[in-house]
Amino acid sequence: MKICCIGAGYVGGPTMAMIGFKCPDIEVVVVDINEARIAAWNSDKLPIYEPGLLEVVLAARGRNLFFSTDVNKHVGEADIVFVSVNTPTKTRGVGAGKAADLTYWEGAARVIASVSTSSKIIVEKSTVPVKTADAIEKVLRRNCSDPSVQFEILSNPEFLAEGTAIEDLTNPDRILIGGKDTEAGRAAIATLASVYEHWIAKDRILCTNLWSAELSKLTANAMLAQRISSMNSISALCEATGADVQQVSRAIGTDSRIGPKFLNASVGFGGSCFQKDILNLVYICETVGLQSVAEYWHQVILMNDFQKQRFVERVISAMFNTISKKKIAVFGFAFKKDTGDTRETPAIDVCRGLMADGANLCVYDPEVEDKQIYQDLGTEKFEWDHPSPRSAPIPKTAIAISHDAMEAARDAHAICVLTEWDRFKNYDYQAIYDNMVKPAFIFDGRNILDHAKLREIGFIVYALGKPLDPFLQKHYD
Ligand SMILES: NC(=O)c1ccc[n+]([C@@H]2O[C@H](COP(=O)([O-])OP(=O)(O)OC[C@H]3O[C@@H](n4cnc5c(N)ncnc54)[C@H](O)[C@@H]3O)[C@@H](O)[C@H]2O)c1
Ligand SMILES: O=c1ccn([C@@H]2O[C@H](COP(=O)(O)OP(=O)(O)O[C@H]3O[C@H](CO)[C@@H](O)[C@H](O)[C@H]3O)[C@@H](O)[C@H]2O)c(=O)[nH]1
Repeated sequence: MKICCIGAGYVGGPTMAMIGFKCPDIEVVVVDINEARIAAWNSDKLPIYEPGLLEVVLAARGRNLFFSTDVNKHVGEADIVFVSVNTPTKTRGVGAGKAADLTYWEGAARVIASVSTSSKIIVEKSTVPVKTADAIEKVLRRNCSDPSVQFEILSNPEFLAEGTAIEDLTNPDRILIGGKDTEAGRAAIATLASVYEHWIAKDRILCTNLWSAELSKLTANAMLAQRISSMNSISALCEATGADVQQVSRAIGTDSRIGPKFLNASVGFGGSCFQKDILNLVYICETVGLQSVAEYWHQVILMNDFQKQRFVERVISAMFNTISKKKIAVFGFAFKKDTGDTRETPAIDVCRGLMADGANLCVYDPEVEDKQIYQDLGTEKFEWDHPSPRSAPIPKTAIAISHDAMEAARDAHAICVLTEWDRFKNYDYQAIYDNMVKPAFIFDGRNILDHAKLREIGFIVYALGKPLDPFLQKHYD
């Protein structure tokens, strides 16, 4: 059997590496139009930072796992074609700011149709709107010149999270496969299931119809993000009342009906998926006339925006309502720990918010490349429904980046912790404090630091969703 995956990104790369690793009897080729990306997959410096990924790639690469830019050849030869291309939010035209942009998906489908001389199973790995399989089937059928070639489309959404991709792929909660309830559909589902059965128990492989599988992916992300927005909304209430959001999370998370995961209040959720997929869901609801349902899910995003803005306002008001020309060290720029990915990271909005008020930022992140930070802050941000000063590009000369946390904090008035990197917990905060301007502030947007110890050292500490320091209360109440 030969598998080809179109798209060597955060999903296509690790997912196919795992299939190649676990299924030595299957040839797996990951193709991409991005030559630099493919070259990196063929080197020892992979294009994405993901714990454990290099080991898996090295075990299978050159054996039965290959990375190539020869899209036509490998798609043409494959029995199963996974499509794992990007499906970002549309930035113009009908549905701009909400609908999924399926340009790359349709492009991939046209390539598949044009090079196929044998029947294939086409697997939707990308996250797509419900009913995409229908549209893709039409594109495939109308563009393939050989009428004997059959395409069976399956939906097989991916649930891995960045930073834990290898763990998630090795031991997933479930594999979801949606297909048609026809003889050919059932046979295609069985073929794809047989790939996963190389390492995953049969009872973890769920089979549904196509539309349930497509919708389950959007729903899962909406539910996960909704839990975070719910806790973030409660974090604001905690600060107003003296409750502690971590105590509340623990108290409610021990209820087995709620469960403990995804209840960490934060400066806001980020990542390439949550916002995009909820907007996609909102758009689908609107197009089928379910305005109330659309508004319900839209609120999850509005609450996330509120949380980022609330954090910026806390920093400004705590620092005597002016951060103009004050140096602020930003610890962490990635959207979560253990990844170098910055897509939709809350750090972008927080940094832009602080810079709009005149702060001099010095950003430190252990994995994010400098050019990525310049790009994220230096290009106009597409604000889908709330144009603000935050969307204006920031010149490169106004952005300082350090590769050393101690240096980033030297002579700073404040530190903002925006990513929960483990290493931030172990710094010598006494030494950091000694080099800062006083009063020295720490705004912990992830609640990872030892706040009592920091207060002992002399820091003014803002911990998200926790009782406010008396020093801070003076300035807020
Ligand atoms: N990032 C995640 O953690 C995650 C998890 C689950 C699902 N998803 C979904 O998976 C999909 C891919 O996400 P990603 O993060 O891997 O995206 P990505 O941008 O990292 O990778 C997509 C790749 O597809 C390539 N591509 C686009 N069109 C192509 C074409 N016609 N031929 C060949 N290559 C082409 C691009 O060059 C790019 O390298 C999205 O729909 C996303 O919503 C992402
Ligand atoms: O309690 C929590 C948990 C997460 N986050 C934040 O939420 C964002 C997303 O985190 P996470 O879900 O762990 O990472 P992603 O890689 O975005 O993974 C999500 O999005 C993927 C793409 O669709 C899905 O496959 C995964 O199942 C889904 O968890 C990050 O900014 C986290 O810091 C919180 O603020 N509080």
